[in-house]
Amino acid sequence: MAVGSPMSLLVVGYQKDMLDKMVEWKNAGIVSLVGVLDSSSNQPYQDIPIFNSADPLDEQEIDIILIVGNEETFHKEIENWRKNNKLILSAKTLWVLDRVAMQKREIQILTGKQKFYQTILMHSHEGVQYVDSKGIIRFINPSFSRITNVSSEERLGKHIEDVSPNGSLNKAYKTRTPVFGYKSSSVGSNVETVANAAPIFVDGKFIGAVATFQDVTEIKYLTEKLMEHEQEQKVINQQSSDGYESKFSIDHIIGESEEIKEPVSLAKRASRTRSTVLITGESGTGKELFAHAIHTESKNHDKPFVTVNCAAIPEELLESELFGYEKGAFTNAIKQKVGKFELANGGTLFLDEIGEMSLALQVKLLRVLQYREFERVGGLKKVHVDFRIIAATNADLEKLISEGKFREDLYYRLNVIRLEVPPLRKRKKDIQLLVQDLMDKIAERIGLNPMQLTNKGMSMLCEYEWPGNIRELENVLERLMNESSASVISDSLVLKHIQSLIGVTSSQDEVDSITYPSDNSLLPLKEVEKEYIRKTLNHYGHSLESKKKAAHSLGISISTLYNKIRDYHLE
Ligand SMILES: Nc1ncnc2c1ncn2[C@@H]1O[C@H](COP(=O)(O)OP(=O)(O)OP(=O)(O)O)[C@@H](O)[C@H]1O
Repeated sequence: MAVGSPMSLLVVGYQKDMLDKMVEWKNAGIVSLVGVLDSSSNQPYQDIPIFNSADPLDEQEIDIILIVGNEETFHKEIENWRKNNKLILSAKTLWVLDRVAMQKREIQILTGKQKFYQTILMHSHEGVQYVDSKGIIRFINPSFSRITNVSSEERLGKHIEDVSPNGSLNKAYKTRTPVFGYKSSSVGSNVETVANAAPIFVDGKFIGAVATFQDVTEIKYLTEKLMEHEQEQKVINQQSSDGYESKFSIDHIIGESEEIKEPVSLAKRASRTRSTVLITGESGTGKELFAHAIHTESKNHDKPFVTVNCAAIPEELLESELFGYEKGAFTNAIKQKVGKFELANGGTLFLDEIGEMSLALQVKLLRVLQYREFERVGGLKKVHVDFRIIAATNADLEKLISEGKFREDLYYRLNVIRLEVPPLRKRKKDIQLLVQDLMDKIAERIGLNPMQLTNKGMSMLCEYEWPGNIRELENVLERLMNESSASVISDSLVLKHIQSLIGVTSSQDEVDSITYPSDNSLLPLKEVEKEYIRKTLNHYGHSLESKKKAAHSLGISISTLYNKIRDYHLE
């Protein structure tokens, strides 16, 4: 009898109910029926052959003889079969066969289930690997080979310790505890996988361990792409919502003197390229105006123009302001912040007061300028950027280098196109044009009718040296326009303001609505300045907005005010 094939059965005697049962077993694959041996019957039962004598039967082909009829008729044959150790059953001992049939049925059911589950495992998209209680690999599915590039021949029969000592399966096998979300990369195929593994116990007995895993390379790639897109979108949203755009063009730069024509034509040439520009010049001469104009004239004018005032932002915040930070980078980083470098991508980054940047940050800036990439604070991923740098300073960078306060290598990186904005005293010729232009703008801004100066008033303004340059001129004009009751500003009012600027204070000076110390004339100039700034700050307040107003009122830039606050320890 071949293993797994049904036992062949010969029925001795014709008994219909018994034959019904045999047919049932036959159909269930439990027995195969050789036939019925019965001398009196020759009626075939369904398709079962009927034999009247045992002559045509081959004994070798019979496993079991079931006697349900008269034993005497075939006495001789039965004796012979008994001698040859054939299994002879009667109706009374048929339960043996019944039991066999039952077990066979159970085996069939289990085999069916096994096939069912095996088919699922074979078709699973996840890789599956199983080791027995001795750690020998007994099963891998096709997905395992697909993902890892390791064939079943290479794996089956090997000990897990020998082929994958650090994998999740060996961990679960050795520790007899489950392993979840175990990340690794397959050596054979270079793919990233995430696995879960578990020991298997049956009735409390350890019988092996199984691991299932997925190829997450694509998921990882798609997740990264998605995050990149989200980040880009975030940057775009911020760029457009925060109004990072240049506000002035070359036409806003007033002046016809040779001294101003030269930087203007250099600015026009610079706007045709993406080269770095270093703008130098005294405070209030128009460096920021030039930076805006260069961007506006460039072909990237519709891209962001992002200003960073290196003096106005506290040192400890400047890094995160420039580089941005990842969520959780430090205690207050409750969400990710996009830095100015990223915001300026594609456009211009204007670094005002670059001379105020700390040496530590200069090193980092230099690296960004060299490699055009950086990492956010608390982040590992490289962010690529492409922007043009325009830097401005009223400090003497060469002097700062000699004092060890500014890096020479950064200086050479920035000093590609050098644009020097001349102070007002070197282009007095432009003052008249500027005064007219500024008065028109101020009138519009503060809601007054256009105003004028007399020739004498104008020449008084032209003669003054304007240490605070155009911003100072602008502030004085605004005060004059506010104080004048006529549309033509009186010469005496102009004189009074000029006198107050050069220190010959008249008793009714408008700015002195803030009281000086009674003996201010005896104080050194710096002390007076410190006291004056302190009172102005007290008057306006200490918020950023208040400081802007205070700087405006003092006729200095916000960064100069910050410098003075720091130098005089006013905060
Ligand atoms: N040539 C010019 N024509 C018209 N307005 C000008 C000109 N130059 C400067 N201004 C005006 O003067 C004021 C100061 O200019 P700006 O802020 O650009 O100077 P700055 O050199 O950057 O100053 P700081 O060094 O203090 O930052 C601004 O209101 C600006 O519009």
